[in-house]
Amino acid sequence: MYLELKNVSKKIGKADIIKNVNLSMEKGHIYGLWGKNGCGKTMLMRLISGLVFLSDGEILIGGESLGKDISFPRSIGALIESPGFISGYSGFKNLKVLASIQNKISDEEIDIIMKTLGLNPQDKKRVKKYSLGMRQKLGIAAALMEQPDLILLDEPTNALDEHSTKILKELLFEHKKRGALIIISCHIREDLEFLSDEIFCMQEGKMISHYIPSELRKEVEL
Ligand SMILES: Nc1ncnc2c1ncn2[C@@H]1O[C@H](COP(=O)(O)OP(=O)(O)OP(=O)(O)O)[C@@H](O)[C@H]1O
Repeated sequence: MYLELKNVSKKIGKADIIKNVNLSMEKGHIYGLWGKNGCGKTMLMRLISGLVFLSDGEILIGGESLGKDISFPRSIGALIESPGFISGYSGFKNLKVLASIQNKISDEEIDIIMKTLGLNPQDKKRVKKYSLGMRQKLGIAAALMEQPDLILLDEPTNALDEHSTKILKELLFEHKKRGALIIISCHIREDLEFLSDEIFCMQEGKMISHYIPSELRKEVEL
């Protein structure tokens, strides 16, 4: 298994935000996180991304312990809550700044992901003037553009129109096919079930159940 969570807990002050979560996830799969507002989906993604420290337990990524062997996952793309961009730069320039950190991808590759998501790389409009949907698309582009092994997307469709949601679904299937491990949360159950190989259900910081949507579909058909 590429990603393993062992008895993971997160406390903030006296509040138990994540309670003893155990998970195993492998590459080439899409996993859905499901649960009510405030159940801990975002916090779980922040813990996996290395942005927040665990209070207890262990997260293993490719056999390496987060916070011990590595500070951050070695190959990750994440859209968690609202993405931080340089508001005075264009969308393309923002992605170029991010890409320059690892220097792995070309301008052409940035162009392609922007165009795929319906953004114009030549558009000089500053990000501060972007609509919510445009900003979300740029956040998705930033998360996917370097073809990371681990992709975390927290409600990536909440500002997208129907057509853009369809494009994102196609993109995610492509990334799954090349072997990425994708974790996604979404409040539209139909979309989450369409995308996910397995869905994990959370309640009040606990992982309460998991199921395989395709098996559910088979049951309905029988
Ligand atoms: N920095 C913080 N300090 C204290 N409590 C926090 C902090 N961040 C999150 N929480 C609490 O942790 C719980 C889980 O929050 P989280 O954002 O992970 O929920 P969620 O499942 O992503 O919800 P939503 O569906 O609304 O996005 C909530 O009760 C929230 O108030």
